[in-house]
Order: sequence, then structure tokens, then C-alpha cells
Amino acid sequence: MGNKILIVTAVDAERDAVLRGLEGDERFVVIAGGVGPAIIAASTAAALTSAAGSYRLVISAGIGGGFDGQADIGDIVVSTGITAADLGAETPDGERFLSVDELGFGSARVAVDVAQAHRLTDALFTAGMRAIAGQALTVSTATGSAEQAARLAARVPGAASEGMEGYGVAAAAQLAGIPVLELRAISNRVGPRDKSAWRIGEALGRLAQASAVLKEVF
Ligand SMILES: O=C(O)c1cccc(C(=O)CC[C@H]2O[C@@H](n3cnc4c(=O)[nH]cnc43)[C@H](O)[C@@H]2O)c1
Repeated sequence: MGNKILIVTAVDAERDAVLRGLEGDERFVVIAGGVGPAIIAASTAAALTSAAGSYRLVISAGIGGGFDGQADIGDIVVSTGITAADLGAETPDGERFLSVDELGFGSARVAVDVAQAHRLTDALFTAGMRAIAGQALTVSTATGSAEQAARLAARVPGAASEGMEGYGVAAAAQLAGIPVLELRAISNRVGPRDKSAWRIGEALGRLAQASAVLKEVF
């Protein structure tokens, strides 16, 4: 395993924010892998394969939604677990969701080094940031209602952030045998879709700040 760290964002604006924070630290390679779990899994796998043996850690980084009571706009969520929260099946009555774990088709969860997640959270806090260690959820459809937010919070205890890429990045890292973390700068509440309430610019600024701390921790 090499000494480099691969950071994968969805879009260029997130990649550029991370690069601003890293200030040219050559231990880190930062790519924008696309929006959604499938394309970013492919992008991550391609990056890892093209430089096999170079990386010791993969980080999924970007903006994300915060679950009420867990993470507010401007906070940073560091994953203590990464879950594809909508990977499964509905029961015939439409009342319940069965995860792939319950269906026996593998796992929607990727474990992370929780001690490492807490070290990063502590370092972010020391740097004056509001940082939370919690469960990072990946969905293919950004939540747009209070009802869906409640369903997801009940489905994944400790749900703190919602994004659309973490599990894809994590699945590629897991297949390559490389540890993974997810880092989300919260841009909005998970719940009723209200684009006017999104604070994407602020979240990108927090992402840059948090990226500067990565240099101290890893
Ligand atoms: O609903 C809208 O009008 C709208 C406006 C701006 C952005 C979106 C997105 O769906 C962005 C998806 C993109 O950003 C990440 N992200 C940010 N917040 C969330 C969220 O609450 N739930 C899921 N993903 C979120 C995500 O990782 C994507 O890369 C919509």
C-alpha cells in the first residue's frame, strides 16, 4: 500500500474547494468523479486501478444534507459508517423497506476506521470547526420530504449526513482493499426540498477549511 490519499468529489466545484484547502500537498490526489453512486464508483475504481498500490486511504468528500438533530448547515460530518440507504426492496404492501443485507444479497454498509474518523473529527473541532462523527447515508435520489427524512433516520440509526456518492466511492475502495472515509460539508437540511435554503457556497468554503485539516491528520 502506498503513501498517497485519493479524495473523490462529485463535481468540479467540490474538487476545487478541496484543492484550495490542500494547498498543493502532493500526498493527495483529488478527482471529480460524477454525481451519483454508480458513476463515482466507476471513476474511483478507474483511478485506483490506474495507480494500483499507490493509495493508503480513499476519502469521499463533498457537500451534503444534514439530518435534523445531528448536523446543521455549516457543520462537517465525518463518517463512522457509510450506508447505501435505498439499496434494497419495498415489501409488497409498500409499507416497509428491506435492505440488501436483509434480502441476503450482500451489504449496503461499508465499515470505516472509527478511531480514524474520531481523530479527524477532533482535529476539525480543534481547528474551530463544528464537526460531527456520524453515519453517512448515500441515496440515489436526494430526499425532498420530511416523511422520507424520517424514514431514512429510522432506517439507519445515527444518520447524520446524506449524499449521493459515498457508498459508490466506498465500494470501489473496499474492492481494492483500501480504507475509506466520507466527509460532508453540510449545505442543507435533509427534508422538504427548498433550494432557496441551500447554502452551497458556505458549504464549499467549509469543505476547503476541512481539507486544510486533512493535511495535519493524515
Ligand atoms: O433540489 C434542487 O433543486 C437541488 C439544488 C441543488 C443541488 C441539488 C442536488 O441534489 C445536489 C446533489 C449533489 O449534492 C450532494 N448533496 C447535497 N445535499 C444533498 C442532500 O440533501 N441529499 C443528497 N445529496 C446531497 C450530493 O452528493 C450530490 O453530489 C438539488
